[in-house]
Amino acid sequence: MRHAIIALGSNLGDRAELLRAALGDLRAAEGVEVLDASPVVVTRPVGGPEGQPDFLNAVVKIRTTLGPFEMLQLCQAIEDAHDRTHDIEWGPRTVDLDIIDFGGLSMDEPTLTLPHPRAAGRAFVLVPWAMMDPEARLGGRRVRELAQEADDLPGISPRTHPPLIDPSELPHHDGGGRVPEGLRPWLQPPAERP
Ligand SMILES: Nc1ncnc2c1ncn2[C@@H]1O[C@H](COP(=O)(O)OP(=O)(O)OP(=O)(O)O)[C@@H](O)[C@H]1O
Ligand SMILES: Nc1nc2c(c(=O)[nH]1)N=C(CO)CN2
Repeated sequence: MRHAIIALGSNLGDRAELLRAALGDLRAAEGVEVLDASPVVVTRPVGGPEGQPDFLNAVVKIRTTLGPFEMLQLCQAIEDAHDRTHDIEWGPRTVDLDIIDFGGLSMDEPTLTLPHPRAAGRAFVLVPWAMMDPEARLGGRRVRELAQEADDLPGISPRTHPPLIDPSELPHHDGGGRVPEGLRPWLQPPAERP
């Protein structure tokens, strides 16, 4: 049994409904228990074509009996079920599921790198993760501190969307979802940022 962090993103179609559906698919999957879910944050696209729509991003914490490659297959099957296409690198997508951390495993295989090789520099992953779990660590560093150093932090909107799931259905939810201290000034409207 391993704990893992899965990042969800969408910037095409009914983004909130797609994230909700993907979370539902994860919850329904054999061998997967969703323990907690972050708030849904609005984020400016990082990379990809100019002018693509803003993303909704969230992360979830799961417990699973699956192995890492089975987990990758499950993530890809969920993407496929929601018509995710792969035509443009970092282009618009209905739903994207990335394995950020898988029980602390380290690997660099052709189809799977763990932890996710770009996650430590991505505020669109780190901010919702730190809001869900202010003490979380990635590669020995606190996620909330990594978030403060991420280049895309100014692209995270102070707005959040309604939660993906009723918190009472999440075994590990502690009523969190607060913005950690060090991130608070950044998640103000741009005019009020330091
Ligand atoms: N930790 C990981 N989580 C998900 N996919 C991974 C991981 N490591 C390697 N991959 C590989 O990355 C490939 C490309 O995935 P995808 O098209 O979703 O990339 P992306 O989400 O657009 O970009 P990025 O990888 O920068 O997040 C997948 O086919 C998968 O084999
Ligand atoms: N804001 C934002 N930008 C991205 C995202 C994402 O989920 N959110 N995903 C990417 C590839 O995984 C590339 N760029």
